[in-house]
Amino acid sequence: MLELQHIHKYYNPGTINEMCLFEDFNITVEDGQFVSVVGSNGSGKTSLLNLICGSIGLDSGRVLIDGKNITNDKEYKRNQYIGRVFQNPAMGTCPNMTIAENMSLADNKGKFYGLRAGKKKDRMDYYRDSLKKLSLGLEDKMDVKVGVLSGGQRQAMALLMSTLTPIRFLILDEHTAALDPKTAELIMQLTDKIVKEKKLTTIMVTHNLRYAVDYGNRLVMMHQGRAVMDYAGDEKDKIEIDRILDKFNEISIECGN
Ligand SMILES: Nc1ncnc2c1ncn2[C@@H]1O[C@H](COP(=O)(O)OP(=O)(O)OP(=O)(O)O)[C@@H](O)[C@H]1O
Repeated sequence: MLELQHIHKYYNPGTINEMCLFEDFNITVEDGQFVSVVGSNGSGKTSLLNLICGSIGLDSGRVLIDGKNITNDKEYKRNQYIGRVFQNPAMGTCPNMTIAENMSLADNKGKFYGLRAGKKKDRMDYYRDSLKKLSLGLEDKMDVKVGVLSGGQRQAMALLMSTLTPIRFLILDEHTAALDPKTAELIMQLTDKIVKEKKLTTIMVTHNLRYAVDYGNRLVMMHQGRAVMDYAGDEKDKIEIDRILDKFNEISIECGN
């Protein structure tokens, strides 16, 4: 279980640009939940993910996992059990390295790195099998540099790489936003498959309201650092996209969008 308790987060404190984003923000994410987070621009969605991953600090409050306080744990330490996929496919993969080398890099996350060859022969079959599950033919391109792959292929790899080691939490930061609609759908289906197979607790920020409705078992709408809508389980299943759209229009008007 992941808990954010009484979070206060200021940007540029003590300056003319001081801005309080979160003021006593609380959220609890149960094991196995797939939370879709939508919301207006600047509502704090990415900041929320950054706080969970330890990419930014907080001013007060606590981040807990299974009751253990991880507030002061550094990002690299949290990366042991958190995988993250970004909007830009280039963020999750290394373009000048081959597919096999990228997989090896992901496989060695958190382990000691020496100057020996990056690829482990005994893991190659495992990488090939894992890539095969993407159904993109990447298993036959193990020696191809990742930089020549399409955005969708790279994002599929980023997804696979972020979940290669036994993580518990998957953080998706608008991970389909840079893709064409067909490829985005494919990546969403892959995401759903991986999340279910590996039983990952998932938090997905998306601007696509349909994905937020179709995928996951909880929907949170953010506005000005607050959750203004939060439906889980059966309640979420019953929700209609028109109701979300109405609420979304309401908060967008408030923001002047
Ligand atoms: N490093 C930073 N320094 C100063 N202000 C920041 C920083 N990061 C975010 N902000 C501000 O905090 C607010 C929330 O930003 P955040 O990126 O979390 O929102 P978001 O909901 O992800 O927005 P979007 O949908 O546009 O990506 C915005 O007003 C933004 O300008």
